[in-house]
Amino acid sequence: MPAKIIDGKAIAADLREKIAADVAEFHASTSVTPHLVAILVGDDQASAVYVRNKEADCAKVGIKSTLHRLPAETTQADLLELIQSLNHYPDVHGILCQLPLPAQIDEQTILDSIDPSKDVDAFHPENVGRIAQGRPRFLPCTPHGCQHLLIASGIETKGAHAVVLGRSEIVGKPLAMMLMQRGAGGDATVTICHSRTKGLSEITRQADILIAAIGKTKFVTADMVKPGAAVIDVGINRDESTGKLVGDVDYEALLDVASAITPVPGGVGPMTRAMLLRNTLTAAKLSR
Ligand SMILES: Nc1nc(=O)c2c([nH]1)NC[C@@H]1CN(c3ccc(C(=O)N[C@@H](CCC(=O)O)C(=O)O)cc3)C=[N+]21
Repeated sequence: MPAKIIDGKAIAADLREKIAADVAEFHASTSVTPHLVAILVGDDQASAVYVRNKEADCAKVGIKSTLHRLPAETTQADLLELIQSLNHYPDVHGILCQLPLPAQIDEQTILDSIDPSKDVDAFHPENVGRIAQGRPRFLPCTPHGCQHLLIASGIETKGAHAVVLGRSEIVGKPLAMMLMQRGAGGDATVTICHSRTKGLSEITRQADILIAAIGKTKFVTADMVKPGAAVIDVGINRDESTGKLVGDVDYEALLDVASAITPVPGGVGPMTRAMLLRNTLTAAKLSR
């Protein structure tokens, strides 16, 4: 039987409907409109993709959004100054600084400077620490989107062996923590693999749930996947010959092996954006 295709676009649309209702309810009782500020420095392509859709998403659910576009040669001091002013501005609830940043700017310094209660990416060390301890304030958008796709698709994580390919601070590491956590979308047995892992395909073949977040086109081939496994593809790569977005897995080949799989585009990407909306509402609530 061919794999069930997990429709991230539809699941994200459902989520946005719920968020829109929650935003309306929050506004009715407080008169506050949640406000997200995004900062884009330079012209990285992946970030541009993200920003293009994000403003429309905010409008759909009644969230105010502002975009600060800064030139590629912006200094770290100037960026820090902008973030400081946004931190202090009570009308701003969420702050997102698009990664990657130009080479003259130290990303960690910037992420550390965002007020943790406005950190809708959940990249600040205080928020990462809270996730690690199982008492999150915000969940990081992409891992939360992956977890929600599993829950919405009825894929049982409890007791399952989840193998996470990739150890990034943005996806792999926090997602592994979240899948391990007690409760819905958690209770999995988690293995994290990365570029130095020996015998990679022996490990990935044990996965009931395989999450690919390595940023390499078609890295996961059919022989690396156990028949019947659920596959979540976090990759957003640009195919050089066709210019199309492609994931980290050999999607066509895996259709005959996996029980469920996310497409790219239309899988994890829309979920990331929906979770950002939810975090912005959470940030607005925290400000009260
Ligand atoms: N501080 C920060 N936080 C981020 O979350 C962040 C970031 N920086 N920098 C860039 C990456 C990339 N990213 C994407 C999210 C959604 C789609 C997305 O919606 N993709 C659509 C396709 C869009 C299209 O058609 O081009 C999809 O997969 O269906 C893409 C890329 C968030 N990022």
